[in-house]
Amino acid sequence: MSESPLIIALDYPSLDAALCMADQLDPARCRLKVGKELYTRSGPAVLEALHGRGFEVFLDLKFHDIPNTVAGAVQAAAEQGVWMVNVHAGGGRKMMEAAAERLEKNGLATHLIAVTVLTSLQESDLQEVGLSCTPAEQVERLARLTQQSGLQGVVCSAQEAAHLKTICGDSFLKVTPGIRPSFAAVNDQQRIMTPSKAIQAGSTHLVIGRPVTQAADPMEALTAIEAELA
Ligand SMILES: O=c1ccn([C@@H]2O[C@H](COP(=O)(O)O)[C@@H](O)[C@H]2O)c(=O)[nH]1
Repeated sequence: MSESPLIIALDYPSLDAALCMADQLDPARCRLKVGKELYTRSGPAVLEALHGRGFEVFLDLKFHDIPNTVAGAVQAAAEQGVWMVNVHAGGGRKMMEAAAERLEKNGLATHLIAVTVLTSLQESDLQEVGLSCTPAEQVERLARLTQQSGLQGVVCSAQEAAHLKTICGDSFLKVTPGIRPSFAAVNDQQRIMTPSKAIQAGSTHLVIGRPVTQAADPMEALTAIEAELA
């Protein structure tokens, strides 16, 4: 089990490419995240391969459907032994409660968290989908709903972590993508923060993809991030 807050996102188009990166990493230094592209390409085989190498895995499929469907999907993920799985908080209270209850009923210890507002979105994007509020306001609303629904935490940006720490507590997980070390490109992220500032703000886990996986020397990038956090 890793004590590190780092979760490296394996956003690759093939199992071979993902394992090539995983084989350079150390399960004592990070956890790994498997998302939609890699899981759609490789299926459960990627989880078996990463678990076999000793990694804890966050299966980031962001389930969003009717309660019965999401509960079944979350159970299926947990039965594959993943450390963490997620749903979209926008699926609502009944959906989140059904998912949490399914894990509880089956004695599955996988962490269940909910995505609040994607880190690639800013206020104008929310306006376009009919939400007349800031990302911070929507994150607060969905984090409160997530906690009331019995989940262990949220995906949010590090920019919201300090406020969520105040209203939801220290033990409520704040898993934050959109992490950008000073040396990295912003890419398609909007609500970003550096690794050290994110931890200071109250992020419990930092999700980092391209700043490591697309770096000229991924291990050098990872070591620089660890040094920033030390
Ligand atoms: O709000 C969210 C939710 C999930 N993600 C995922 O995190 C990683 C970030 O990768 P980078 O290369 O560091 O940008 C990626 O897998 C996303 O699907 C997110 O970015 N924001």
